[in-house]
Parts: sequence; structure tokens; C-alpha cells
Amino acid sequence: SIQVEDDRSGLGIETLRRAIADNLFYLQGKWPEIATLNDFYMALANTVRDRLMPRWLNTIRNYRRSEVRVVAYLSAEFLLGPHLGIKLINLGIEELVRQAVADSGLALEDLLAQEEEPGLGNGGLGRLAACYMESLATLEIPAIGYGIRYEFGIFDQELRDGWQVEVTDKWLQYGNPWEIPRPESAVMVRFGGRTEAYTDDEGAYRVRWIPARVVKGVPYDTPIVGYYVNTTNTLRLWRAEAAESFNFQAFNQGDYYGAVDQKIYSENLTKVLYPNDEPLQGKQLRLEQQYFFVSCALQDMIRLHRGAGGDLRQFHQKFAVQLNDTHPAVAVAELMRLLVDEHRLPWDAAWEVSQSTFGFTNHTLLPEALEKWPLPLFGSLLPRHLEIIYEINQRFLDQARVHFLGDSQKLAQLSLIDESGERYVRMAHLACVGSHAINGVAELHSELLKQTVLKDFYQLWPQKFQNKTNGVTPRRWLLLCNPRLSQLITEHIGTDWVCQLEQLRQLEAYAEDREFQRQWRQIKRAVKQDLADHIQQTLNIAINPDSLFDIQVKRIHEYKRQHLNVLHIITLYNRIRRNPDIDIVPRTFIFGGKAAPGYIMAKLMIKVITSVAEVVNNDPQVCDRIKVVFLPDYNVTNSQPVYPAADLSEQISTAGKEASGTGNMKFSLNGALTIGTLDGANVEIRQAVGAENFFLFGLTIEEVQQLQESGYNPWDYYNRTPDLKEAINLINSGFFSHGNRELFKPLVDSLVYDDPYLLLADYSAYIDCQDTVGQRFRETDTWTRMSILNSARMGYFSSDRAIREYCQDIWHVTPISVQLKP
Ligand SMILES: CCc1ccc([C@H](C)CC(=O)N[C@@H]2O[C@H](CO)[C@@H](O)[C@H](O)[C@H]2O)cc1
Repeated sequence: SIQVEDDRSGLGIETLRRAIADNLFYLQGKWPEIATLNDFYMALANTVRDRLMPRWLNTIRNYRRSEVRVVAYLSAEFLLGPHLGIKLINLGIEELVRQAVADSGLALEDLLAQEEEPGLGNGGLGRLAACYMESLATLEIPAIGYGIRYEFGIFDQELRDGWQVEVTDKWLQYGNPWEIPRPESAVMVRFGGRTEAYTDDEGAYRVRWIPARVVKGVPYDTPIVGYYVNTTNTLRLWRAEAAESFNFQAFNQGDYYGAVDQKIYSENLTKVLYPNDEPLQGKQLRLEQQYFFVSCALQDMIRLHRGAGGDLRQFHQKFAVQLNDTHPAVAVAELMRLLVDEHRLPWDAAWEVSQSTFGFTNHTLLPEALEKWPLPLFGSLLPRHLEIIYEINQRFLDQARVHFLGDSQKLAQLSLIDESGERYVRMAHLACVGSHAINGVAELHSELLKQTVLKDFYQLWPQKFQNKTNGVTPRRWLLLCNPRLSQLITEHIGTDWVCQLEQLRQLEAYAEDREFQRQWRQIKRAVKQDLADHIQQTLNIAINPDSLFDIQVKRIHEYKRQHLNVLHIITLYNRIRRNPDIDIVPRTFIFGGKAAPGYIMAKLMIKVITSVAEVVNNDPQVCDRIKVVFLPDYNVTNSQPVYPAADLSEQISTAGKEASGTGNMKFSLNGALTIGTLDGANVEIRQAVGAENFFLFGLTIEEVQQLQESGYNPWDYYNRTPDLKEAINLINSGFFSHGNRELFKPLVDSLVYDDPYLLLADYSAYIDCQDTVGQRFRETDTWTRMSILNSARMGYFSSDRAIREYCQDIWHVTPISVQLKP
């Protein structure tokens, strides 16, 4: 008898092919001959989704078991990237599906390319949250990610005449097969209004909050599949809807706008992601977004806990809640409101629970990125929370007063309320007071936190402070984005490295092996050729795959110093112009990254890159020895072919400014060598790969502080460094701007008169280091050995290692393997 597999779960190639055809017919409602590629993508996506459902529902069943402790990761951003590819890999069905799609007359690559990525984040912080969610599932840790389901994610970037132009990110226009709406789990969120004290039926003093507006929060669940495990955790993203989507009375009175204004107002709440990556905007809608998803999340957790028969006094034993920077920090006040006002726990008991529940991760030292809300705004939007924050502050300062013997200056510095001028609520302080653990994201950063922005808290609670150096998931950032290198690695050391990245160290044995070196080089060459073909097709720029691919991809920001990279390019260009026969190593400089729309200097940095590119790429004297490319719309999808293709990874931020970086890890993992400063995780990468396999340059954090204290005058460096002066003068002359001397004046002036990020001070060391890079690249075997050793020694920088540390030191949770019960 013919064995027919279940259409929904079967993994036979014929069953998969039939399931795709069925979903195309029944879900997309299309005949194959008229179906679009997107229809086939949707049909395939639903076919794959069916196959993860048993894991997902059995994992969810676990959450409800009272004895199961769950990690809740609260983040305003989750930069997930496309789903289909990583789900095929983590389910272990990639080759089966590739065959089934081929049997349907299509190519899997073409369907993968159809997916609109959910760009629900800006950069490092959002992507880290996504890597951590994937590692939590792979490590079989029960976890829920809580965030916002923005209707419009990070803008799409187009370059028009070399300038960034933002285009709305309509990621939901064709629907999203990877989410399930859960209207039955909606919760209500209040805003504005006033509070009222009253005595309850037990005669206890109580406060009620009479809101001005109520909005409905509707959750949408997305499965996060672990690698080769049954655990499939939930990412619960909240969408705002009108509590009353249509006001019939208003309509009857002919007030048609009134009938829907609530709907418009409410839905505006989760309409769009704020595209700022560091500079603060302090807009009311931003605070509303933060409070909205935090209240939804905490109400959801309390419902789950009580649903499992839990007592709220043990809430912290059920949930370990991590605050991903200060964006969800209002959670400290919201949990107190829910426990005290709604569930009538005594203040002290509630505070005990609250502090034991929260952990806080800081991701930036930039003063302009530390969130503080004007008191009037905060008080008018969240009147009850302000009262609670006053109470928390009172009790905290009483404690601090004892410790600091009434040092009022110190108390003012510690206070949750900044009383220095305009009055503000300091969200980082609220997070520190309300959490039992505070961590930075790289050793240097965590040290700087204790010495600078949070030093007073460190003095008060040294035991709370920890370091958790960032990590990246090897499933997306090696197995998925670099299948050829992954295969070479697996052929030599087996497959364990995918979940035990430390296993890569076994590659050290092959670092000098000539045949292995040849294969390693061949794969890098092939990946570079692919990127060259992509750039030729999409940007019509011909690049030489044998040139040194020198890549800097990350958000555009002055502290990341993309403009220092440009100064190197112009310096090389001037060398060629001075002596056209000069023998330089052919280089392809590749940039990518979005600028926050309101960040003028960052936008000017993009323009100077594209302007230099236009001149250098078309200058016959250069004759292709240098090419400069700005890859538009840098996002997760577009970054995946870039990390594997790099020879050189640019990590050149001013020491003390980049909290960690994670791109630096992705590059090294894929065999790129790093040119970088002693900043963020560069320090630990250099320690891991060996100083001899890392191109270090620049001022250390101590030297930066000394120079700034001793009075830094960039003009002196400009004057006494001929190559630097010539490069800056060339920009200033209008040479790259069709003679327009005004265009880049703001950039040049900021450098020669102010230079807050010390580019001019680091210029000479950078150029010298780049010359060393060029020489080393000529020594092919040496470079290949260094490249192999870089990959071999990146095991520590797996997000699995980071998550194991969070589980052990902050969340105190242990893995639970999921049984697939029918
Ligand atoms: C209020 C606007 C805003 C938005 C985002 C942020 C994030 C904290 C910025 C961010 O993404 N920081 C990056 O976080 C990464 C993950 O830890 C680090 O690797 C980067 O060094 C850090 O810049 C700050 C301020």
C-alpha cells in the first residue's frame, strides 16, 4: 500500500511539493500558471510554518507549567531579518525543501528573495535581541520576547544623487505568514488622566488611576525556532488598536471623523519605529510606545502566572525579565502599579518582587543617548507612575543617604529626578534602582559604566554590576550566510561547532596546511566574486574580486568614524595622483549603513563617501586600483552576503565610544582580519585571535582622556600632517563636489576646529596601520593563516555563550527539553 504522509507534517520531498501546491491553491487561491513568485513564497512559508507548529505549541504548553521559569526579554527593537532561510536550517529541512521547490519548477533562492524582512530595529541593540532569542531557543531555555509590532519598520534607504533618501518600509503589504494574531489575549492600556486616593473596603489607603484614554493592545505571535531542538519560543509583538474602533454615537451625530479619531489615534501608537540609533528625540509618542508594550507585556506575564495558579508574591520566581537598555525601563514603575494598585500587594513585598524580577542591560555610554523624560510630559502621560517613581526615589534616597552620609551632591546625582535645571526622570537610574543586576555589553564598556555614567550606583551596589560581552548566532552569521565555508569547516571538524562554537579552535591545526589554505582562499574568492557580481548588477560598478575587500558596514555615526576611513581613501588617491606608477595593493572600499533622518552630519558623511566614490571610480589615473562602493539599504538581508566577502573589517570607533559592536564578531567569524581601535569588544577579539592577527591602531581610552584633558587642538594635527592637510584641503576645495566648496564645509570645519571624535589625532596611526595591512595582504599564505586563526578563535563570541552566562549569573534558569506530545 502507498504510504501517504500527512500534508501538514510530512517531510518527504513529494509530500512537501504537494503541500506547497495545496497552500498555493487553498491559501493563496492561485493556479500555479498565474501565481507570482510571492504567491509561491507564501505557499512555501505556510508549508514550513505547519512543520514547526507541533514544536511551538508544545513549547508554549511548557510556559504554563508553574514550575517552569521563563525569561522575558523586553526590547523596543527586534531586528529579526528574514525568517524562511534560518527556519529551514534550524528545522534541518533545507535540502529537502530545496528539492521539493525544484520539483515545483522553481529555485529556492528566488523564493527566499521574495521575503520582506521585518526591520523592527535600528542596529546593534535590535539585532542582538534577535540573536539572543535564537540562542535562547537553541539552548532550550523557555523564553518570551516582548516588543512592538511596528506597522512600518526602519525606513528603506535609497541613494539619490549620492544622498540618503528615506522610503517607508511597507513590510506588511503582502501579509506576514510568520505571525499569528491573538485578539483573544488583548489587554487594555491607559494613558493620561489623573489619580485619586481612596480607602478600600479593608480600610487600606489606595490610589486609583482615572485615565484620559484607553488603548487596546493586541498581541501577534512569531515562532523563534531553535537549532535541531524541539524548543520554539514565542516573540509576542503588540499592536495598538482603538478600545472602541468605531464610535457609533459620533457617527449618528454625523461626526464621521469623531467616529474614527480614537481608532486613528490609537493605531498611531505602533505605526512606526523611531529611526534614531543614538541621538534622543524625547518625543511623547516614543514614551507612549515604550509604556504601551511594557504594560501589555507585564499584564500578559501576570495573567500567565496567575493562570498557572501562581501567587504574585512569587512572580519573580516565574519570570526573569531583562530590560534591553532604558527603552522598557518604565516597567519598574508599571510592575509596582500592577502589584500594589491592581493586586493589592503591600509596597515592600511588591518592591522585593520587582527588584528580583528585573535585570538591566546598558548598550551605550553616549550621554545624548541616555533617556530622560521631562517631568511635565511624564507626569501628564503617566500620572500614577510619577507618584510611584517619587515613592521609589524617596525610599532609595533614604537608603543612599545612609551610605553616602548625607552627601547632598551625591544624592542629587543619584536621584531618579534630575533637578539641575529643567526637571527630568532619569530612566537609567530607575532601571538601576529597580533591578538586581546591571550589565554592560563588553568588558571595557562594563568597566567604563562603573567608572563613569553609573559610578555612583556602583559605589552603592557593586554586587549588582556584571559584564556580559555580546555574541552573535553562528546559525545565521556563518551556517546561513556562508554555506561554503561552513561546509569546509564541517568536512574538517564535524558539525558540533554549530552549537559549540569553541570547536572551531580545531581549525588551528589547519592554519598552516597548504591544501586547507588553498580551499579557504578559494571559498573567500568565490564569495567575493558573488558580491562583485551583485554590485555589478545592482550598482553597475565593476570591482576586482582579487582586490582587498575593505568593508565598513554599520549605522552612520561620527563616533564610528566612517569619515576617517574616507580620509584614508583620499590619502591613497593622492599618492596615486602624485605618482601614478605607485605600486599599491588594489583595494575595494565598501560602505553600508543608514543615518538617522534628522542626523545632518551623518547624512553628509554618506554624501562625502558617494562623492569620493564618483571621482575615484572614474579617474583613469586610478585605473581600478581603488574602487569605492556605498551599498544602499543596509539591513540584515543585505548584510548576509557582505560579512563572508570581507578581507578587512573596519572597527575604527574612537576608544570608549562603541559599547561593544557585533559586526566585528561576524566579520572575524567569516575569516576577515580586523583593523581597529582598543574599543568595545575589539579588545576581547584581539585577545582571542592573538595580537599578531589583529591590526591595532589609535589612542587608547586613557590617551583619549589625557588628550581631551590636556586640551586637544585638531588644527595642530591638520597643520603638521601633510597627507592629512592635503586630503582635507582636497575635500574643502570642492574637488569631490563639482567645485562646490560649501557642501562639505560643515564636515571639514567640525574636523579641523572641533573633532570631538579625535579623527585627526588618530589619522597617522591609522594610515600607517593600513599600509601594514597592504603589505600583509601581499603575503598570501600569511594572510590566509591569520584569516583561518581569526575564525578558529571566535568561539567565545557566540550568542550561545553570552546567553549561558545570562542564564547562570542573572536569570538563574535552566534548559527544559520539549517533548512533542500530540
Ligand atoms: C533613544 C534612541 C536610542 C535608540 C537606540 C539606542 C541603542 C542603545 C543604540 C545601540 O544599538 N547600541 C549598540 O548596541 C549594540 C548591542 O549591544 C552594541 O554592540 C553597540 O556597540 C551599541 O552602539 C540608543 C538610543
